[in-house]
Amino acid sequence: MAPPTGNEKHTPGTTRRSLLAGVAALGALGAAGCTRVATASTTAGGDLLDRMRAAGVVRLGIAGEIPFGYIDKNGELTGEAPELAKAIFKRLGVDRVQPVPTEFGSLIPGLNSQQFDVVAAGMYVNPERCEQVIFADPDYQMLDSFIVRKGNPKGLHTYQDVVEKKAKFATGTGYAEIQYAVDAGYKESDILIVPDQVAGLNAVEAGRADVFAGTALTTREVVKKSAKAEATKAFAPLVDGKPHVDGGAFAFRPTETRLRDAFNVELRKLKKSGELFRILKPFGFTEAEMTDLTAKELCGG
Ligand SMILES: CC1=N[C@H](C(=O)O)[C@@H](O)CN1
Repeated sequence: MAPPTGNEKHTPGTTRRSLLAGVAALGALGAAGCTRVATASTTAGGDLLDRMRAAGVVRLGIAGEIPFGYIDKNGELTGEAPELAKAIFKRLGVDRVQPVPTEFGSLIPGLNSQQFDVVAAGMYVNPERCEQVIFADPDYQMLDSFIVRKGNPKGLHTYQDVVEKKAKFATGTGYAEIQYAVDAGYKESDILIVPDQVAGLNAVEAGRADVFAGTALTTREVVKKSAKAEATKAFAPLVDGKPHVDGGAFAFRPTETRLRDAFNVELRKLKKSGELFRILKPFGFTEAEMTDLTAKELCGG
């Protein structure tokens, strides 16, 4: 199995530190993945969708993030993106989905080095990422929120608060939230980068960080495990000085336009029939988080 090439573009907002850690983690996971049976990517030649149909399986890059994509208590793959993948790929003639877990910061390098076929992690579409992958249209829209200690002793509600109150800021490897903090004036090298939301919760509980930033849904879910921490009210980060609503979507290698377009056709049908919301609702999504945003507009035109 091909390791990351090392020449993947550095995503602004993805620290070199976190990218390297992510690639190392991916290498370890990839080694385990090499024992798997032949998949679409290991079967030579042809179009990826045809190869996945022949192999009967699509490999999903996931980041162990509840509720976006994770392995549950019974060892089963689930979450917003995997359940949506099951529905869409079945309609495309690919019956099985296979998880490839990695850190969030390794999803794009892993996709582009053939470790999996698509990113199924609810990844936000933004211009930096659109230079490295192609996205389906978003299947949901989302605001951010913070994990803080109970009672929010430092009064942190926005990225501007974090900067003004000189709070210790943490977020996940490769997260879009890195850039939101930097845009608000937080020094990138001062950010505590952790592997995921559980490590973020631990850092806040232990006082290594005052705040961990993530999606409003992620933070709300993970604090359920905590007596010491809470999630703040969801808010829109500022992008170019204006409140910004994010949209999360599946990502594909830049060459896979046929697969992405076929995926979009089925996604649109699920949106229209209301089936998309039925799939996402059990994971805590609200009707207000359904969206008409397009990848094109979030990529910047
Ligand atoms: C689902 C998700 N979205 C954000 C991102 O895309 O960077 C991060 O918060 C990590 N998790």
